[in-house]
Amino acid sequence: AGRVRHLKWDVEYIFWSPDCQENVVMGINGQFPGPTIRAKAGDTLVVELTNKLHTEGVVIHWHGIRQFGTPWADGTASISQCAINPGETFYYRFKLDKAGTYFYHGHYGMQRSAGLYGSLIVEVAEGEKEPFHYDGEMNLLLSDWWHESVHHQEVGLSSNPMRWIGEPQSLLMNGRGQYNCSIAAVHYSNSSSMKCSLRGGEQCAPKIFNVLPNKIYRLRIASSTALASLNLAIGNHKMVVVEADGNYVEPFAVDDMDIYSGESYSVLITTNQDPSNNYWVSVGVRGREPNTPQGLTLLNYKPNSPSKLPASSPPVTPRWNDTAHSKSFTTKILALMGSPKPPKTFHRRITLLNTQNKISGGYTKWAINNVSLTLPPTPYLGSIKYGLRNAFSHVNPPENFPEDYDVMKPPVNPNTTTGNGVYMLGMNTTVDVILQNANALSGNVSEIHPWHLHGHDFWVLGYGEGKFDPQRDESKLNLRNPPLRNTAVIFPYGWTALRFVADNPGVWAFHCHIEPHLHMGMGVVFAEGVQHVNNIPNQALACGLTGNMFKTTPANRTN
Ligand SMILES: O=C1O[C@H]([C@@H](O)CO)C(O)=C1O
Repeated sequence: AGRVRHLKWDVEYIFWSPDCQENVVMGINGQFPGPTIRAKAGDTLVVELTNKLHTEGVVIHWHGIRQFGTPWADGTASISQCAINPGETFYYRFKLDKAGTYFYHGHYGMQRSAGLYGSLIVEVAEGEKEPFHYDGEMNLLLSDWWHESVHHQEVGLSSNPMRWIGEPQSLLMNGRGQYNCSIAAVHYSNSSSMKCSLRGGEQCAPKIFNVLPNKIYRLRIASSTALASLNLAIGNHKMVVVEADGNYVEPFAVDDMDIYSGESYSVLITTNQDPSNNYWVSVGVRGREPNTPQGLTLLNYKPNSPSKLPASSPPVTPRWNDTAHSKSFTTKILALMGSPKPPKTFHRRITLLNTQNKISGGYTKWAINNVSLTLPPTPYLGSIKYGLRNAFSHVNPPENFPEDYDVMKPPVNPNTTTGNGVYMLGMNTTVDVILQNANALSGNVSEIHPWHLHGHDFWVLGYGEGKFDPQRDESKLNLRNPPLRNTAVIFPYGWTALRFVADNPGVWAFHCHIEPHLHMGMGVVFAEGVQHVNNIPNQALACGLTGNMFKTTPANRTN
């Protein structure tokens, strides 16, 4: 049995300069990013979270933690709980059942974009060993940053015509970026920006990775970006990928790797290069036409000075639309031998068409099988458990999309509807999901969407081009060593096939992890075995129709 780790957190807006420009940022205990949690598998985490925001609710999602037996602690507003009101304290209490690299973040409105996130690292249980060796470890939490407030961003996205948020001003590494200067400037001819005049104490000064020569380091990486797909490279060093989303993978070496929002990885780095030099660590934008400078920091070989710049210019990020490069990386990710295998067959297949749409004469939305998700005021966990039928739509959301839909063209009829129906899954059934990408509203545009599932890991059975065709594609799915993950990307004009077992009583979001896309409706809701869920704290449900339920006579109170 593990330890109980008790954390006391206050969430509040703070002045902070993530990229050397001062902004209002969501901080935890006065810092940005939030504190790094380190615990061991088997530990119970108790986070006593006080909302110190003056006029907004808040929740925190523990990304990648499956919440077996505690679905009320998943931290999804309107799904697992009511938003915590200003001044109130909520106790998240849940078990960290699996070692891995995770992170946590806000899951109400666009609070993740506002800076509400941090790292969550679960080491193997006492006495257990990782299936690889390393001498030291480092942590890299990736994010992207806008100067416009999330309120401004939300109003823009919700307006008619929509005002798109555009590309981020900066990429942040461990919450640090440089907006109008570069640490690589001056020394290298291809750099056009000004040299940063950082003295070292600034909030935006890069966090430098200190290493010793001839050692093996584990670099833990997680991406909390609001929008950007990233490519990470370390000058002159190979990275050996060993973990993805808290699951071990068959090790493979790469020079650079793509990381989508919601994903996490561990890579091993051997510091076997010329020890008199330091080396670049760089991240650049992939998948969207970039308008954001590379994020940079240094791998500092001790005892070199950290201000000694590398001998050559920073690694060049692969061209943003080199999708073949992305696919070649992603399809190398396979489960480590001995990992759990998927069931051989499925009970139900749900095909989810991803389209960009219009609603009510001009508002831009994203829709799944032509339904754009809008969350109800009563959390599903309570409304399903207590059978409050007026809390959400009981029309079953569609299992598929019309046969004649052309995924290579903009929608013929772009009009969509909003909805809040739930895919009710049979307890312990095997569910296949085909995520089907399509053309957006403009011709010749199909975007990347990283989809994240709450409460489960899924097996990624395969990726393909065009429209998924069961006759042609089913036999090609990988049932031998598919990776277990909680986030998987759909490539432009492609499909991704997932399989999971609905073995976790609760209500679980499944959505595009791009924050503005979720805001625009790009998600669905799954539920299974909700009647088996017990001990939901009243506070989790003290709003909407479940809130009314608790306002009856004291004798009727449930606990
Ligand atoms: O949702 C989106 O909207 C814009 C664009 O399609 C319209 O401005 C964009 O790039 C998105 O990802």
